[in-house]
Amino acid sequence: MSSDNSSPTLWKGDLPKIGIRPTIDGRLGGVRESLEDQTMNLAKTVAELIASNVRYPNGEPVEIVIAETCIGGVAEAAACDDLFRRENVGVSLTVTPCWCYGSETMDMDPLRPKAVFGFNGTERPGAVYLAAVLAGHTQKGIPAFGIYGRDVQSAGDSNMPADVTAKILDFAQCGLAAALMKGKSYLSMGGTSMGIAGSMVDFSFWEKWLGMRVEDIDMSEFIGRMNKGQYDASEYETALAWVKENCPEGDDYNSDDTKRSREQLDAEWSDCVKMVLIARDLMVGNPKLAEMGLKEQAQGHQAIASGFQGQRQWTDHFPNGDFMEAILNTSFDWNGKRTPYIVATENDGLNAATMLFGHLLTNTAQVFADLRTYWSPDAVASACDGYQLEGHASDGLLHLINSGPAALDGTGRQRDADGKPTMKPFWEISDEEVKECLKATSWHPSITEYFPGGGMSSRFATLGGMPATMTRINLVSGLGPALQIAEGHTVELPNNVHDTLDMRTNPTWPTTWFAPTVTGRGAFTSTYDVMNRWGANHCVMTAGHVGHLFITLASILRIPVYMHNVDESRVFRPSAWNAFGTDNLESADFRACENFGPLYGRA
Ligand SMILES: C[C@H](O)[C@@H](O)[C@@H](O)C(=O)CO
Ligand SMILES: [Mn+2]
Repeated sequence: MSSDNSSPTLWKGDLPKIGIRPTIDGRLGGVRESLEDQTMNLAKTVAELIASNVRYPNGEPVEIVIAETCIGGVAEAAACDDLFRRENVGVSLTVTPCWCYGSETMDMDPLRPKAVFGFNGTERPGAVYLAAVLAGHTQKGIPAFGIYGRDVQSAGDSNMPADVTAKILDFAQCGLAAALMKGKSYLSMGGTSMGIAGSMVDFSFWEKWLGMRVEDIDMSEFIGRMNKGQYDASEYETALAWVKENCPEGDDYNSDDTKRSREQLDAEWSDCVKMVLIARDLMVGNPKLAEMGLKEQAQGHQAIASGFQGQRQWTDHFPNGDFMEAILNTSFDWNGKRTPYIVATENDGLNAATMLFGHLLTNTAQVFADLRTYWSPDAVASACDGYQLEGHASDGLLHLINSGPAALDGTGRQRDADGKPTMKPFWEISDEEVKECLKATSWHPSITEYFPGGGMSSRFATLGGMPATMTRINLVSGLGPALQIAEGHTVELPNNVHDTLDMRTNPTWPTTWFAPTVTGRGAFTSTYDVMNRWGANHCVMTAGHVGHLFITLASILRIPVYMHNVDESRVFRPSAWNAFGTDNLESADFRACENFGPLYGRA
């Protein structure tokens, strides 16, 4: 497998780094000198911890920059700021074991996500500085996360307690996600699909909350490039051969009247493959196009996420985007294992943004789905000869299914360290697991009545027992974006039960049976309540119980979170959020986000 193809060009070159700021008591003549080594060593320990755990989407360890000196006052704070700007530092973590002068040492850049780690000792009061500087951050409207250990450590103890380690790594991952999206694009391919609100792309959301830009193109660009052969013809041959070998075609579920000819289906396969190349080139560019004299097209649109309208102006006449979306979202293709591209179907930019969050927080592929049906235990029993849902599914199931953009990783054929189904970063996926994901997926002629232009749609059933998190960003008039999160598990049904339920929908599409974790309270009173309160027709499924990471990232961007089932002990937000109420955190979050406003300026 060629490593050169392993990640989009956007994830090469100068990626944002994480900066460490060791702050120190500035009093020379004894105090500062006695703390220099300990403070700089603490910075090095934290840097090592982050570098060995946090990776860029291309699999490389995140780069860390430590300030050249400890920061005892404003001159050294300014020198550190200069260094951070030169080095493209996008996330800042201040560390100290001692008292320092609060506002004189603090990081004043309002856009860099920031945290302060105050070592919990008592010989020197790191936690007192932490409290002082966090008060400054709150008072000045530059929110920062506060980190200090539960248990007091002795002055020379260089061990990092587990609670501190977890908070530092969660903050680093979430801060990096925000820094990585800043300045990149969402590529809107087409317009609004079938009146779906999520695909009425809202520029202000992308610009003000995510720091991104929207690039807009018409789908006629696809047909133009196909007709003129504006794609890498040799890659196209390789891709088509790989598809013939690895993407088995399954039953045609169309009626005899609506079945398309073999010749027609073969032509659709060719177009489907060309669409993958073209969409990818549109997103991130391709130096091969420059060699063909297409220098402008070679540049791409700097897109780390995109959406394809498809229905209906495209799909009425041309093959649908299912194959294109599925393969681009997957962690591998004919070029081998690689970073997934994030592509939403129906140009649902809000789901694309949610997928982008999931991807940048975990480095894994994402499943995009319609939230199609709530199946109550009684409804399943009556549809399936009395079959009783059990285990995680005992309160009922949500049927996640949609054309297109569920990554093949969503088959659940990758395994975590305990052997449970999961979706992994591409560099952890084995060749065997790639084969298993492909084997578990069949491709079917799309339903002609829905897609007169044809196309090939993927079908699989996700293996059960995968801890997973379902999410969605919605736009609310007068409020802005708001995020919802439901952690739960995938469920595997006996074959006959699955078939009965699946055949009642659209059997040419991939299915995940998802059981949210119910808590008996609020929106999580029951599985029915989760479905009933979901804000849109679409959702994203990310592997793992990672709702806490979504919450932390959302707070960095000032996106409030409603209806989540993440335990309070895992909720980590900037210290300033406490000032908006500590009894009802969900409601306090709304006030804090409203007060500070979107990270990149008022809408
Ligand atoms: C084929 C249909 O138009 C589906 O694409 C439609 O139900 C949706 O996916 C709506 O989100
Ligand atoms: Mn849909």
